[in-house]
Formats: sequence, structure tokens, C-alpha cells
Amino acid sequence: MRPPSEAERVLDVRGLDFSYGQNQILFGVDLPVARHQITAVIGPSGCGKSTLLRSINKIYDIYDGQSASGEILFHGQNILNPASAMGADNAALRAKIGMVFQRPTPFPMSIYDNIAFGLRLHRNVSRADMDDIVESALTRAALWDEVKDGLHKSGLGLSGGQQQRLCVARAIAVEPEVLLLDEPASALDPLSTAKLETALIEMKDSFTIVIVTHNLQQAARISDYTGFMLQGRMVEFRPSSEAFVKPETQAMRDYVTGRYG
Ligand SMILES: Nc1ncnc2c1ncn2[C@@H]1O[C@H](COP(=O)(O)OP(=O)(O)OP(=O)(O)O)[C@@H](O)[C@H]1O
Repeated sequence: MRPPSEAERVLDVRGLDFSYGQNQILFGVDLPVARHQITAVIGPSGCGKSTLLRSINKIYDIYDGQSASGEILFHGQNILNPASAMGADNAALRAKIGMVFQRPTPFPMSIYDNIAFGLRLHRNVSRADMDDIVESALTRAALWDEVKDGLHKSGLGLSGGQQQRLCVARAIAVEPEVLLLDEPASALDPLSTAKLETALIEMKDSFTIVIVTHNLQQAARISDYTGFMLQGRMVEFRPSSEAFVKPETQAMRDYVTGRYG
């Protein structure tokens, strides 16, 4: 297996620098993201993994003093360039590049409306179509069977693992091309984690996924490519089948063998 060719990349992060105020956190980060594959980003706490995801869907843009430079090419356009069509419209960008955060963030409304609300922000959908979309999103997020008889109960009444899958369902209902997941299983028990992982693998047919995880077994199990970050830099980027077996750098060898971080 080889790194994704340029034609295979739906997203291509090149030379990304990021600063919180005066504090530079990312230094020339590259991350090629192959279409319909799962790309894992791993590395010790504080190395900049979440910051990288926050840059890709430009969520940082709503905060003062946070800035990104370099290139994040999405369909060939640099989304960091406000003069490009994608760079000028963050709402449209976030419909195409969805994000699920580490802590489940269901809205304080019913399970059904958690999905419908997000979708209505982006387009007009008839009631009948909405029912189908809600069912399809919950099915793909491996939650449908558990909630189908209580769709009008509050999303806040679900367990943490179910809430996280609800957030995945909410994100995919909009049909993004890319789904960014920031440690989505960090607070989940093994059964919920397994369900989420199965759902993600099945979702590959429809979406391109980038996942930040501290769980190396999880990265090895579900990802096709792995990027290893250290102190704001992308130190290694490899097909996952090789990355965990024969890391190229001493730093990644130390990390995957538990001697670092
Ligand atoms: N809003 C913020 N303002 C200032 N500094 C921040 C902010 N968010 C993160 N940082 C800093 O940026 C660095 C990278 O943080 P980031 O959350 O991207 O790392 P991470 O690799 O995702 O960590 P973890 O694995 O612990 O979640 C850290 O030094 C952190 O303190």
C-alpha cells in the first residue's frame, strides 16, 4: 500500500501553521486525506491533534486571536483563502466537512429533532423525507434499533455512548463528504466503542473520515492511514498496515510501544 495519490485525496493539508494568539501550536503540518478511507491522527496529549481538526472545518474562525496559514485544499481550493468560494462560506464548508467532538454534544431536544434541526439549517426537507433521513442516519450510526421506539424522547436521556452515536448521526444526516471525529470513543465503554467502530467502518462507503484517537488499537483496527504528530509537527504519515508494525522514526516507535506520552 502506498500513500494516497493526489487524485485520491479529497482533502490535502499542506504546510499548516496554527497559532492561539502569539502561541504557535502547529508547524508546517501536512496531512493527505484519501477519499472513502479512514485516516487516524495519533500522538501524545497536547501535540496539536484537535487543533488540526479544528483547522480543517475552520471552527477556530469563530474565536478571536486564533489563526491558521498554509493550505488546506478541498477539491483543489484552499479553504484558508477567504477569496476562494469554499474559504468564503464557513457554513457551506461545515456542511461538507462535519465534525463530532470528544464529549457528546446532543441538543436539549428529542432524538428526532437533534437530527432534523441540524438538517433544517442546511436545507428544506419535507416531513416524509425527514422521517427517512432520520431513520437512515440513525441506522448508519448504529443507533436505530436502540431508539426507534422512542424517537421523541430527549436526546439527553441517552447513555453517553448512545449520545455520541446520536452526534455522529446528526453529522452524517447532512451528508458531508468528510467527517472529522475528535476522540469520539474516549468516554465510551468497550461495547459502545465497538458499535461506534463498526459504524465508522461501514460509513467509509459514503464518507471520508479523519479520526483523532489516543487508542492505538483502535487506530490500527479501523484506519487505512495513520499520521503521528509530536509537538505540533507531523512526524510520520503511513498506511496503517505499516505504521504500527514498523514505524520509521524512533519517536513513533517509542510512542506505539508505550515508551512515550
Ligand atoms: N483555546 C486555546 N487557547 C490556547 N491554547 C490552546 C487552546 N486550545 C488548545 N491549546 C493549546 O494547544 C496545544 C495543542 O492542543 P490540542 O488540543 O490541539 O492537542 P491534542 O493533541 O488534541 O491534545 P489531547 O490529546 O490532550 O486532546 C496545547 O498546548 C494546548 O494547551
